[in-house]
Amino acid sequence: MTARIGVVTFPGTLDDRDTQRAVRVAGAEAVPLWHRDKDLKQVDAVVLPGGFSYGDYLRAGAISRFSPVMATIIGQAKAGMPVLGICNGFQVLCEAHLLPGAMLRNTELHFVCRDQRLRVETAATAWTADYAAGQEISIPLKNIDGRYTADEHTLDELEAEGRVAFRYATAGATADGYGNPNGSLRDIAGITNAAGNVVGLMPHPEHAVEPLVGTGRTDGLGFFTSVLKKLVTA
Ligand SMILES: NC(=O)CC[C@H](N)C(=O)O
Repeated sequence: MTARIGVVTFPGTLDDRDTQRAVRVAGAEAVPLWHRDKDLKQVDAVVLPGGFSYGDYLRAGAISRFSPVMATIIGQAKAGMPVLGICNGFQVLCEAHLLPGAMLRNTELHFVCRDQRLRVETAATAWTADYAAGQEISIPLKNIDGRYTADEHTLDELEAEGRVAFRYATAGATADGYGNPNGSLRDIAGITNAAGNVVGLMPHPEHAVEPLVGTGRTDGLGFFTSVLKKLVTA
């Protein structure tokens, strides 16, 4: 049976169409979910896409976190359903306390839009199983509130438990796409919860899944194929 992956649209979401497309390219059915839906339409996993949900008023993700759809998603995520938050979706996951930490304004105080190199630090999540730990990928990044922050204790815990899922690749910092684009602590680009089913990151895998689009790289497709394998073997 084809896996059903829910893609949430809040007022102000931008990347729901591209996310639905990425889900289909990977071979699953994309199920649109509206922010007012309490019922998740029997999806097997959920993606919270990027954008400016509810206009990013108060703080990015702060209002969306209280939407009817999130009440159900929070419960399901705690029960083990795979959930991926991309950019604004990552901000929502932090606001919802499904992931620790918070996003501050970028250190340069402006919107950054570029192809970004990052390292996949762990393959032990529902969304990264098709990558190798240490693998470097390049996918688009576009945000203004992307500076990942948490207290030292939380950061140490994330590191010790192998829950830093992605780090900005800084090794070739003079070359295009390398370097920490927003001042995130410890170069963190994304993290996972302890169970590995909830993952959030600032860069956008859904914009890099087809060779004919953008830079022609398909480095983001692995997120969507990873979760399908997980669902089939679950
Ligand atoms: N691309 C996005 O999802 C942007 C996220 C958020 N609104 C920011 O600018 O930080």
